[in-house]
Amino acid sequence: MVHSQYRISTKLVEELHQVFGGFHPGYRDVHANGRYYAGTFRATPEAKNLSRAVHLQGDPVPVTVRHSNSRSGNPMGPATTASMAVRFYLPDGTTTDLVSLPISLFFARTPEETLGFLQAVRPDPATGQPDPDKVTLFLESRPWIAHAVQLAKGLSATVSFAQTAFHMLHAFRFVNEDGHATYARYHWEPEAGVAGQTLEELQKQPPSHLFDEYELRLQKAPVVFNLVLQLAGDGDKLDDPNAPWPDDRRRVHIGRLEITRPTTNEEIGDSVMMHDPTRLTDGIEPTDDPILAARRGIYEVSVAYRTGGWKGRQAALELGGCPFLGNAK
Ligand code: HEM
Repeated sequence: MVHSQYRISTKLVEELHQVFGGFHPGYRDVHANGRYYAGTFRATPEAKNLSRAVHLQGDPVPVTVRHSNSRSGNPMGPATTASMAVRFYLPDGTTTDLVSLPISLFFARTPEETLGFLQAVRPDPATGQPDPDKVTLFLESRPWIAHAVQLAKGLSATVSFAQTAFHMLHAFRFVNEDGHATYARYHWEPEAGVAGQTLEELQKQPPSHLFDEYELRLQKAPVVFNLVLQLAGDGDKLDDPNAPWPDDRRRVHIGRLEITRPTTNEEIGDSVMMHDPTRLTDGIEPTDDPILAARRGIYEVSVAYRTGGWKGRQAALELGGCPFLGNAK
């Protein structure tokens, strides 16, 4: 089981290198260009009705945020989108992470399907672009992926990280002090409201523009995001980040995040900062979502690559394979 999970993780990470034009040592395989910020999270009184998690009881909790400005693994590439990874520093010295994107549904239902999707959109070496026939054929036989791709294409490009809504996509099980469980999906809603622009407009600016704009804002006032839980209703799929839930599901405001200033890996004291959506704390549990379950392994492989561990893998492959890596190609 562990073997097969790591085999698919390695294949996914290496396919991302193909899709995004190679591996860039030292950088994440996706969302490579990022900066860190610091702030404070405070839960609303409603939060503790849903979960006994320590950071949802109302006391202020320090957080760090990593925003990135593109989906690619090329840290020098143009800005294309936005992401937001938040780490909460809990009173007992542990941490828990929320990792989010502007898309409202993930592209696939399983890691295997994600690999198939990445293989279908991998650029053709002759043209540098995905083969449109291959993409069409793939999407025609998988309308649920085509739907998520359509939704993602309909999203405007980012104007500001502070004016982007971010979604965690997976459902989690929230358990309160009485043991009562509620299934829900998280969303970060920007207090400044949501705004967008065309990709051409975004790319007229220098690649560092979204970070520079954010840091100018922070000099004037904190950037605020509200944390909202969308509660699952009857029949909503709990194990599928590709499955839409009806828009009218009840939403509960469970907290307010105030981001106040830039920070660095050095100040945080963690040079790796692997954000892991399954690093949870008592009162919040994972669902049986296979993408959620795979993410720790995928991110560990990415960390091995970006911190130099890939050299061991290359050496093992040159020697004819290694049992732990399962000869993944
Ligand atoms: C099978 C599906 C997925 C694959 C193959 C994948 C792959 C990756 C990889 C390789 C990284 C770099 C990790 C690191 O080096 O620290 C990463 C980061 C990230 N992923 Fe995923 N991911 C998947 C699903 C998701 C989903 C469902 C979301 C949205 C909720 C997401 C959001 C992010 C974000 C925001 C980051 C940047 C984290 C940071 O700033 O530290 N990913 N992903």
